[in-house]
Amino acid sequence: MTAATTEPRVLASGTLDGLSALVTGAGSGIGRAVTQRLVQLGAHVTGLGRHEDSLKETGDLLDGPGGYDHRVCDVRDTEAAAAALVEVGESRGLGLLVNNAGGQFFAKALDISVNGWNSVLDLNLTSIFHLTKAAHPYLARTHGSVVNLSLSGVERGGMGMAHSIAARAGVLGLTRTLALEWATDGIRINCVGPGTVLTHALNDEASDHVLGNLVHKATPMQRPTPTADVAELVAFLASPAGALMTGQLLQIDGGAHLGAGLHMLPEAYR
Ligand SMILES: CCC/C=C/C(=O)SCCNC(=O)CCNC(=O)[C@H](O)C(C)(C)COP(=O)([O-])OP(=O)([O-])OC[C@H]1O[C@@H](n2cnc3c(N)ncnc32)[C@H](O)[C@@H]1OP(=O)([O-])[O-]
Ligand SMILES: NC(=O)C1=CN([C@@H]2O[C@H](COP(=O)(O)OP(=O)(O)OC[C@H]3O[C@@H](n4cnc5c(N)ncnc54)[C@H](OP(=O)(O)O)[C@@H]3O)[C@@H](O)[C@H]2O)C=CC1
Repeated sequence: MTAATTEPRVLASGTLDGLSALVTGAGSGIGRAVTQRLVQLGAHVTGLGRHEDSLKETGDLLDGPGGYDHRVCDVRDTEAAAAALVEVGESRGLGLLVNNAGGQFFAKALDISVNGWNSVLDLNLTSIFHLTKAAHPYLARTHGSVVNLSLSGVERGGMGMAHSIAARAGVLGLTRTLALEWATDGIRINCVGPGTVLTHALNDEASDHVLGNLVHKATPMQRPTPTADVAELVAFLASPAGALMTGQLLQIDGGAHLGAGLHMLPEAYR
């Protein structure tokens, strides 16, 4: 078996026993994989998302010693999302917040309207600020941590993604700032930047040409990032092994941030 196909699960069972976590966007893709892995390692996860059916389906797929419940909520409704978090914090405490809900449409900057810009900024930046702020008192009690899902190559820009890259660069700045401001409260905060992850959402957005050809061309290691690899990294950051890691952007992308990158392939998104 090659390294490319080796199961990425390396953390010992029980590593996250007793951890209380909240994962946004837990009903699909990366959020679902993160939830599955946290529960396998012993955590209790509350999954947040807009659709009850997909959040329930995540619950049905779980196997492991941890627990799971869900709340239907739009993270762009910052008051409702904060209220859901406070409910979790008050009832069970909170040791981990995973800000995973996010996304964008692909369009050239000149084709993005004010409303289009605001939609993407609200989802990928503003909601994260408010939810993370609401988590502070609970994370301070547990010396917990935050993981923000970002993008590989966020520091260099990305064609067709002006709104999303600006939002994620904002999240990186926020991450580094809170890592400083909250370090003495014992709270850590990091970003994980996956390369291309072939989730349903991306399959719907990008053409077969992109997925079939350009991902390999743009990635030095010539393969996309599996959701399970992202999940293991998030779990690592939440575990005692990550206890001194804060303010980081960890890119898990087969070297995409070093290579040609989809950002340099204008034909990728149109
Ligand atoms: C390597 C890859 C890395 C990344 C991978 C992934 O993230 S995978 C995940 C990838 N998949 C996803 O992320 C899917 C999730 N994405 C979404 O849910 C939504 O796109 C949204 C949350 C970003 C906006 O939600 P919303 O309910 O607020 O949307 P709304 O319909 O109300 O429109 C608001 C404004 O946006 C405008 N507009 C919309 N489309 C386009 C376009 N193509 N062109 C131009 N403009 C567009 C629309 O016209 C309107 O402006 P207007 O006309 O009033 O001036
Ligand atoms: N796929 C990829 O190639 C990459 C993805 N990413 C990022 O990783 C994260 C997860 O992506 P991925 O799993 O691929 O995408 P998905 O679309 O599968 O997951 C996004 C999840 O967020 C939820 N969500 C979206 N908008 C909201 C909202 N307003 N309020 C609450 N929940 C919401 C969705 O559920 P629902 O619609 O039910 O609310 C969905 O479960 C995103 O931030 C994405 O941008 C980063 C790098 C690459």
